[in-house]
Amino acid sequence: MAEIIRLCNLTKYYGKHRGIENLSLQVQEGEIFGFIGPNGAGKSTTIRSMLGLLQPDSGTAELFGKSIQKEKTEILRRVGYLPSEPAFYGGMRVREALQFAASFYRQDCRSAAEALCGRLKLDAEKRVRELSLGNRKKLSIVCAFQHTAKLYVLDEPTSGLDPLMQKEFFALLQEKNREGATIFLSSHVLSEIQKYCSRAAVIRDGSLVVCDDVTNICSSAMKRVTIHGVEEVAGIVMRNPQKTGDGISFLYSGPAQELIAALQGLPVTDLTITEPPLEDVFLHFYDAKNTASV
Ligand SMILES: Nc1ncnc2c1ncn2[C@@H]1O[C@H](COP(=O)(O)OP(=O)(O)OP(=O)(O)O)[C@@H](O)[C@H]1O
Repeated sequence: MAEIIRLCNLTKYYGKHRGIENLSLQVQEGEIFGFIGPNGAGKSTTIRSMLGLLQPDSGTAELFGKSIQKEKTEILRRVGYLPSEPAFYGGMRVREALQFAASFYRQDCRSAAEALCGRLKLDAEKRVRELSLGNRKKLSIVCAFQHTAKLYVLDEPTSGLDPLMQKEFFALLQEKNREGATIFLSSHVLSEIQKYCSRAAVIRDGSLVVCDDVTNICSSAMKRVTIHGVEEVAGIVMRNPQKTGDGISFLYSGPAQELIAALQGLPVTDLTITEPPLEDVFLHFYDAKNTASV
């Protein structure tokens, strides 16, 4: 299978501020690859460096086996890109903004754009400046998906979309993937990476923490468990336990069966298991990294 993305030791500083450091990863043809990290981790910096929209201080980025530094225009014609902060001319109508974006790809995208606007319920006659945040996001999605690309690079595509539109977006993404496109999907929501990606990389403080199959990454991901009615649970490993009014809340990454067994016979009145903030989900990876670098 062909390698679609190869990043080697990419490093980018903004003056003295760290963007990313020595970031390396590869993505194979046909993958839906997740790129996950908390705010400020370096996802957008990685993506912009990878697409040649930022000049890295060192390291290399290759797409389709070609150097982005040397063959940017040709490479970008084969990429659908959804930036985290898209900019449009406010005075244009949606239809005009889409045609303007499509002109770069030298493809007639009008019927695809119309179909996508229909699916996402985006009014093509509205002026861009009149669009709500969510509708602006839909415009970015149509911009990225309206032409036939080999690779779609999507930087936090679902932020600002309501759940119904998120569902429609992922249906589109899977269709593109089934047609043979490779997808690079950045997010700070673990559950969407878990549901749609085969492999993923976790980034934090500008460095890669782990890159592996999503099942491996998620099997050890922390969950926040909150139990009411008991203040202690014996026989399980708890991280950051905190007493609540009538119970206890803690981070847990062990097998569900062990937790269920430990709760047997206890006077539990309520139980919730939720996805904690990303910083907590991958706590064990960060700890391992810090320990290794000491
Ligand atoms: N133009 C800039 N000037 C200075 N620092 C910057 C600039 N752009 C990004 N940074 C810094 O680089 C780091 C990585 O930012 P980046 O936007 O790549 O992160 P991110 O993971 O995409 O975050 P988010 O999820 O919040 O969009 C952050 O510390 C950020 O403050």
